[in-house]
Amino acid sequence: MTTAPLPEPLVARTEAVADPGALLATLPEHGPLAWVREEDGLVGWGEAARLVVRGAGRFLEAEQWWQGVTADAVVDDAVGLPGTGLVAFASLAFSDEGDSVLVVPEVVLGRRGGRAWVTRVGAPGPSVRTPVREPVGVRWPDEDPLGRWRGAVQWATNAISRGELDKVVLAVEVLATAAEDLDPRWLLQRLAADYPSTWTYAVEGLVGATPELLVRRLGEEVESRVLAGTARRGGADLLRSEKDRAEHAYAVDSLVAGFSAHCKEISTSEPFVLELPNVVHLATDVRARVADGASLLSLAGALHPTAAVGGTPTRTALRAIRRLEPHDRGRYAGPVGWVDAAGNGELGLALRCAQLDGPTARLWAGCGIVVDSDPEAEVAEAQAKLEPVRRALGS
Ligand SMILES: C=C(O[C@@H]1C=C(C(=O)O)C=C[C@H]1O)C(=O)O
Repeated sequence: MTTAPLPEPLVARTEAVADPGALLATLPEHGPLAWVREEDGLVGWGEAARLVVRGAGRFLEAEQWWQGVTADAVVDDAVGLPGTGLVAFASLAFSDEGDSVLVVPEVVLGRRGGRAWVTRVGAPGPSVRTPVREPVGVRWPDEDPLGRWRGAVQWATNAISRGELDKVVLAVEVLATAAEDLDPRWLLQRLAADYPSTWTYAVEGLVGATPELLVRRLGEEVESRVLAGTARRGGADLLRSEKDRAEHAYAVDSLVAGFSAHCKEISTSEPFVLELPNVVHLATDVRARVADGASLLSLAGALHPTAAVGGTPTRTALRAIRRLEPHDRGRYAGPVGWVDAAGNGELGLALRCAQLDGPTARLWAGCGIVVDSDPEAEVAEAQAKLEPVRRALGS
């Protein structure tokens, strides 16, 4: 575990502000932090504290670190809403191998239901706003990475036919390289404009727009939006597709099982169709009440990885992913979002994203493979899921 030194307790002050306009437009180029949907949400910059952690205990260590930071902090919160006072942006690794990160920004700007606020930690200096830069000279791989991935899908359907597992979500990685460093704000603003119903996020260079909410906790109330089962268009067909209904049910079951350890009054909606500009998904909204005081990070630790991004049974699916995907996923398909001192917050699944590093962008798309999956159809689905970031990068 690595942490920036915390020689003294953090001192945070939240005050109400006039409507700041578009939150994403306030961000600096370097180290932007964001969780925004339809103008509401949080953005942040600067760094008052950070945690980097890896391994199977990452959720617990993140929770313990955050409890320590917030218990020691001196907070003057004149607004008192979820997301005011001390806040950390979080992005957790998909697997035990990748780095997970929590960042406490120096400045957080937030808006919820018509009220806006700013939180400052310490005495942050002014930060410079340079114009947002468009990507230049983005090059894509000559060899299509989806060709090789098609073989992995076939291998998975064979293993499922042999009864080794029920479902596995396989992801393909695509590396793009630009002629200059990429500006994360360009991607954020394009994604928010093109996919307004998603949560647009940025934490430590991982930038995306996800339609899937792993868990939101506001007081005792928890909510989740599970997605699994995808088509290019034609929501009615999706609702009638036995293959997609089965694929979806694995994901809902795994989420409900995770909630059961900490929650009561768990209720699930009927599956419905969520329409996005690039794809339609089968979706189920799940609501529950926390029964044991579990915080957002503890709930996420109990839920992750659901069968929307892992598979069923979980361990067998994770083994298949390790074997069939050439690289670790990093923070792709892990929980991403924000948490406050009361353990409230929102964590989505980091999908439809790219990990930016100077001039390079690593993109991913994953598809749930079940017994009757057709590799050609899965390749088309992966292409559709890559489209938001590809387009934002000018492809
Ligand atoms: C894994 C991804 O998406 C997930 C997989 C889905 C599916 O297989 O139908 C649908 C939504 C997400 O839960 C991704 O976008 O990379």
